[in-house]
Amino acid sequence: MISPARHWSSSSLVEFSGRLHRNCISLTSWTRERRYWNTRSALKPHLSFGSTSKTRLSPSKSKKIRIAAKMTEEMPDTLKHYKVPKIEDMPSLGLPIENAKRAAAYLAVDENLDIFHHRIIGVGSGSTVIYVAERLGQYLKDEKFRDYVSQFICIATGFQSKQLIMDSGLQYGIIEQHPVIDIVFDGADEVDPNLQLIKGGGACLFQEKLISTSAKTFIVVADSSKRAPSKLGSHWRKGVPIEVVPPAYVRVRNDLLTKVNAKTAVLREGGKAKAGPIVTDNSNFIIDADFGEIEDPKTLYKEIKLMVGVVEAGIFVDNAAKAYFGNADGSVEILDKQGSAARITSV
Ligand SMILES: O=C(CO)[C@H](O)[C@H](O)COP(=O)(O)O
Repeated sequence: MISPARHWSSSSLVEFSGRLHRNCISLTSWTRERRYWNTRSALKPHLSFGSTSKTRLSPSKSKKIRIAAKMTEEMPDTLKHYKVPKIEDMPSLGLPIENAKRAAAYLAVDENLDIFHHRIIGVGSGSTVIYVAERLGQYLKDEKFRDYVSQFICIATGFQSKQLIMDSGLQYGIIEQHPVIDIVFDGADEVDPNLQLIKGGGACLFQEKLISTSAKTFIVVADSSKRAPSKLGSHWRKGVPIEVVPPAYVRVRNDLLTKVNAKTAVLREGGKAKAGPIVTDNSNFIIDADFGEIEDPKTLYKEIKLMVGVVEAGIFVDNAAKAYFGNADGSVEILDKQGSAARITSV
């Protein structure tokens, strides 16, 4: 983080600008871009880019002009004329499912992110959210939005989304410092017509719940296979993910089978990737409990939550505002609390 205005002397600004210049030369163009706009936005309160009007500091006017000119010169070529690409102009990704995920994610960001007013953004986990981070990264590179997007603080739902945030050049922050989030974008394993969700296929459900319920608006992005025609549990057959404290897993598994009639309750194993159970970002285990079609998600959720050893259950009730479902042909269907409406975009 750059120090606030009063801590910057004119000489440190010049020195910092020089350091930026030296660093930029030795970096790859991608990193150079990221470093460039991060620094530029940090310096913005102190300098006026492209003009020499008001600054908060008092170096001599000619020095201000030199610094501003130097910063402008240093903008990497790849950034100078960059514009956020239109969804319909994007080349196909080759795989229909990826086109579907990208179409949903891009449209969800374009329609719901208020670039000029949102500041704290939640980025969820999974393969669809990759395109959310990609889209945010595109806004960041566009001169028209850069100064706003570079001020976003992005909150992650786990290790993967933290990497996505950083790889897209966005600022990473923690929920402890930003307990109220303006908007969250996250995937889902299943979405019913009432916008109730099953989540946690990627084992990130505790932080996903924490972040989505801390958001003023929670937007789901998914491919259309995630849409349940009626009840939760009809499409997603792997069961409801439940995060448990490790020593309690046998007790919780038994309780799921005997108290809430789970058909199966299986400790999630790492398979070839890890001998033994998967360990979550919070050092817990996951039990996948199959209930078949779930009649009353709210009641089931409450019952599971009351079990000793349960940290969180992957049933998300009355939390999402809208869900964007991408289709392989690039069309996107939007489900909101008023019902669903189809929108057509071509990819
Ligand atoms: O809940 C999740 C991770 O815990 C994911 O959001 C969910 O599994 C959807 O992932 P994908 O976008 O890959 O289908």
